[in-house]
Amino acid sequence: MAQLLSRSRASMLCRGMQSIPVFALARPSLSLCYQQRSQPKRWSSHSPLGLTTDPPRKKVTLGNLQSLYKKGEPITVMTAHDFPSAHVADAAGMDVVLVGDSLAMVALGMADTSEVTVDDMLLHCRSVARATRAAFTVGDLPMGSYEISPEQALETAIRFIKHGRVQSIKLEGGKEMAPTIAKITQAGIPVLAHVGLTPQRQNSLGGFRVQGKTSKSAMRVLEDALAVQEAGCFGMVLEAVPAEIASIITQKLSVPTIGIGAGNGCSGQVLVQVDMSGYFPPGRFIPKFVKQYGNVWAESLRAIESYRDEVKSRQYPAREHTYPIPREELEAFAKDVERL
Ligand SMILES: Nc1nc(=O)c2c([nH]1)NC[C@@H]1CN(c3ccc(C(=O)N[C@@H](CCC(=O)O)C(=O)O)cc3)CN21
Ligand SMILES: CC(C)C(=O)C(=O)O
Ligand SMILES: [Mg+2]
Repeated sequence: MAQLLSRSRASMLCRGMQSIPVFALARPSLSLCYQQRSQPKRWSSHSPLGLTTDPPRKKVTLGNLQSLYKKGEPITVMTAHDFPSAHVADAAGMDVVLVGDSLAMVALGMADTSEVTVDDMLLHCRSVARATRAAFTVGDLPMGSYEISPEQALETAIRFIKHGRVQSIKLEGGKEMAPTIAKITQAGIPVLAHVGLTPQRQNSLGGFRVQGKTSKSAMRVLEDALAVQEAGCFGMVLEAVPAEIASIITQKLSVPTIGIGAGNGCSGQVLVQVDMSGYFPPGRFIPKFVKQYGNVWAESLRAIESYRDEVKSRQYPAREHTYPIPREELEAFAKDVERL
């Protein structure tokens, strides 16, 4: 990887950065992006943050996800709520990027997910869609936008496709949502179902509670899973159920289960990006199922503190961060100022 990076950097210099194979790198790093900041022509015009335009990467399709499932290869899913978080998830090779309504809590600071609106979701979906070159995109229908009738749900789903620019939608619920899932899939919109712990129903579940902890409750989750499969969903999130139950349910199905807090026997996994990357202050509660793979908060804190210190001590901006003016122009200007 290091070798690949340095070879690529060398070729960047040789060719005056005309055709940098950014996405030829397994994991193009952010630092690489920042190094190219002085070459604005490298980036497509539609984004100030710089989404590279070449070489094009193949978009993941439903068919690709199905063949991963058939091969028994785990499907990787990551949430994203804006352009940079989608960009990095896509660059890291996620199969699916989900614009989860968890963004209510992690990006908008709401106490739970019930407050977020369709319009809020659509703004975030569009920003994610712009950055997601390869991963298959899913938009999470927020509470209140699909429960009233299959017609209401289809209308909302169409808005997600048309205005959110995502490729599919997700909605929470089991048996009772089967007619709704059928209605949406029949309109040509792929549906990812979501059973087990359904956070939008936390008030009737008594909070964010593990589901399927008794034989009776586990049977309800299985029945929900079979019903949403029958209704035509292309897969389902299986949230917060005991690992053994999730394994058995997965084996009973012919569509993939995407587990979160459901153990290693699922067909894929999903985590909330800010949780797994550690982009939250120390001491914040995280669910038991989260593995923290990074410490983005600490890195961001360190960077901002360094900036603060360097501004206060006038170390920043240094010479290299300023624009030059020809000496004679400067002298002429100084004279003009004196005359003033
Ligand atoms: N940042 C974030 N990460 C998530 O995974 C997430 C959200 N937000 N918001 C929407 C839902 C809510 N989620 C949650 C939140 C809390 C627990 C939780 O407290 N679980 C307890 C188990 C309680 C029990 O034993 O029943 C735990 O200890 O992990 C679980 C899922 C998952 N989703
Ligand atoms: C955690 C995933 C499955 C989700 O629904 C969300 O992020 O909203
Ligand atoms: Mg959600």
